Amino acid sequence: MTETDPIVEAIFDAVAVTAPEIRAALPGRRVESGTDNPSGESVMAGDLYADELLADALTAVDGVGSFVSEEREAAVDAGGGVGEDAYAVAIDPLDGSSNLRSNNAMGTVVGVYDAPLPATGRDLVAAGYVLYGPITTMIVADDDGVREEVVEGDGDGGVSRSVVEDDLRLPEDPLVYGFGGRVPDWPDDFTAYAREIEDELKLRYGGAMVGDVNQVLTYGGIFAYPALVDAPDGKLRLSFEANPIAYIVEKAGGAASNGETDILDVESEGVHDRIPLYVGNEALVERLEDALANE
Ligand SMILES: O=P(O)(O)OC[C@H]1O[C@](O)(COP(=O)(O)O)[C@@H](O)[C@@H]1O
Ligand SMILES: [Mg+2]
Ligand SMILES: [Mg+2]
Repeated sequence: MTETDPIVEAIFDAVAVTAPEIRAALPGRRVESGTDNPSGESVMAGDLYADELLADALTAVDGVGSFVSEEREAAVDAGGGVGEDAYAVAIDPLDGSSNLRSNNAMGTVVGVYDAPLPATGRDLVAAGYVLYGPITTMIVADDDGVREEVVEGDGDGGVSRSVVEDDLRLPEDPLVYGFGGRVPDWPDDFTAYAREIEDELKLRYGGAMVGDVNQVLTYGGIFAYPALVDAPDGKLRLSFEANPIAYIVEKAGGAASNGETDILDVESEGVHDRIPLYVGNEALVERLEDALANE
């Protein structure tokens, strides 16, 4: 499929329209909702609000057959036909929502799959994310490449979208890195790699994958949420986080790995599966794979 795929365009239209609404709703939703999600994590009121808004907007799109969310145990049937004439949309409604309390960046991650979930990243036909930073931007990746838009509400329920970069590529000379998890919980081989990278690049870690990956897309470098000693699958979810981010970064000329293999090739057993994610400039990801293989 290409960027002219009308279903993909309609999906990102719907995501763009929800973005100012989600942003406007956040000030009153910086508290815990009192529920846990299928990954066993505490859900913020903002997570639930974004999930509901996106579910309504996306299940209304013709050609979306299924809506799957980090916040929901099961897929929402939106008319079926996934893999025939409809897509499955997988959403992380608010990525980095623990940043709500501290008022730091967060976003919405979108994966458009041509197969019912669980699927592999090879079934993605497009992916993107909204980043709620000082301004709201949306990254959209498909077969044609990666673009960045600025999204602004028009005050009337609509949005204006301006493409600010129509062929986003990872800079060749990397500048930044961001690695998640507590350092004492890192395996020794990853720690040794991190010690090398610390000498070469500047630390940029904000605790929201979309914000930290956007640093890498903008300045070049590497983001990781690694395997941890007591959590060999790391923290991030394959369907909602790792696959869409891997797709975007690879379309921008970078690489994405689970430490051994391309993320997009990893078979998923359940939609809420976790996976270690290492993503950024190809040479840095290859070095990481070598470092992990040497232990
Ligand atoms: O707080 P930690 O352990 O550094 O984890 C940060 C990671 O967790 C996440 O917040 C998980 O995403 P959710 O907020 O969607 O659960 C990532 O965005 C981020 O990379
Ligand atoms: Mg997330
Ligand atoms: Mg989330």
